[in-house]
Amino acid sequence: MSTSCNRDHISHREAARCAEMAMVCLTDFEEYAKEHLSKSTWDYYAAGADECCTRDDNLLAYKRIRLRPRILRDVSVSDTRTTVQGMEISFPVGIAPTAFHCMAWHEGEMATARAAEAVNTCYITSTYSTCSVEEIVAAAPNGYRWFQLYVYRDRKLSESIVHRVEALGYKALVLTVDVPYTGKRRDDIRNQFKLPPHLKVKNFDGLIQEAVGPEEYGIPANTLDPSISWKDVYWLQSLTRLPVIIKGILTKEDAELAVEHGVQGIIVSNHGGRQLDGGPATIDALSEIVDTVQGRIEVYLDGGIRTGSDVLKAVALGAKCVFIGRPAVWGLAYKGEEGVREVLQILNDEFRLSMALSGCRNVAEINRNLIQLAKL
Ligand SMILES: Cc1cc2nc3c(=O)[nH]c(=O)nc-3n(C[C@H](O)[C@H](O)[C@H](O)COP(=O)(O)O)c2cc1C
Ligand SMILES: CCCCCCC(=O)C(=O)O
Repeated sequence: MSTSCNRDHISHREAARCAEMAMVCLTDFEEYAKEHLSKSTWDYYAAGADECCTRDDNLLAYKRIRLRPRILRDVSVSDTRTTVQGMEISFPVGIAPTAFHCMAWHEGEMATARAAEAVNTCYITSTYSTCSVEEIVAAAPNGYRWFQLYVYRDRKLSESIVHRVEALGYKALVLTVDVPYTGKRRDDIRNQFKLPPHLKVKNFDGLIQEAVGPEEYGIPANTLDPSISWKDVYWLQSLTRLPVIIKGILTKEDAELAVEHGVQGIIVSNHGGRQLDGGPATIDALSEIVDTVQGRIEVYLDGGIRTGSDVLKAVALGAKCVFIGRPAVWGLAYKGEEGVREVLQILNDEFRLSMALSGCRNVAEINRNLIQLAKL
């Protein structure tokens, strides 16, 4: 039996077992991925920073929130559709940018993009994808996509990728602002985690000099620019007509600055708890940001979404849409495109059911009244 994720090496018996397994909830995919990926790959995807308090709290915080369901509202017909940046998607869940999908499935980000296209939702491609943006667009030509940007010290590289994705039809740029340096992920250090040598950060293949100096994760270290600041939001806006969305905001002060800098959206995110340990769970940070923004731009959230009722709670607290990171990777590890589709389908089914059980027929009916205020 294969212990790696590469389906080219999977045995017939294992393939049959895989086909028989009924996946019921997202943690079933997590268990499958943990069992089948190599230890260092699993550890990389699962990692949180330091003691993983923030990573774990992202999930636990949902369990502390209670709903106030309404009854007798004729929920015989329900509609989960919503819009993000003016584009309709099938339900308020998209795929967050995560790096290195080819470690989980040989077709990597191409499979992820096809799944998002099939389900009609938004897929945010990572700067660190292991398929190029050209390959991703060719694989899922009708998909709705945003591109996540890490700013390189070599600004020409960042400029060129911005122009490439704009020409390819990406619809927004997501500027990640919480990685001036990589968080301390203990297992990655213990495992000396490296991107396997047959894989590349494909968007920059041949453009970044092969590492002659220090490496991080098997790619040249110190390529990202830790000096980025608010003025770089203007720099980015000057390069593109695309909407700019900032990913990694956790406070009302920074939310206000984001609005003042003319961005079109905020993703409340702590990078899945992989950067600063000790920061808040994203669902706990959401309300102060929504209250500050007052509808001037869209507010999204990622981190710890594992069930349809998590989605319902986040939307009730003001998120226009949420994004899943690790669960999409588990789906990939399970069955590539089909696995990611199943993950999204299960979340959609659970969300629809939670909506109905709390008396909501459509997304517009979900609001803060659904949330029980914490007892003092
Ligand atoms: C394995 C992994 C790789 C990630 N890579 C990126 C990345 O390349 N760019 C980025 O902005 N965020 C990245 N993130 C953070 C995710 O976009 C997202 O914030 C986080 O995964 C959400 O939490 P969840 O995994 O609990 O859903 C990564 C997260 C994980 C788990
Ligand atoms: C050398 C920096 C690698 C960062 C890889 C992608 C990422 O954001 C992550 O959380 O992992």
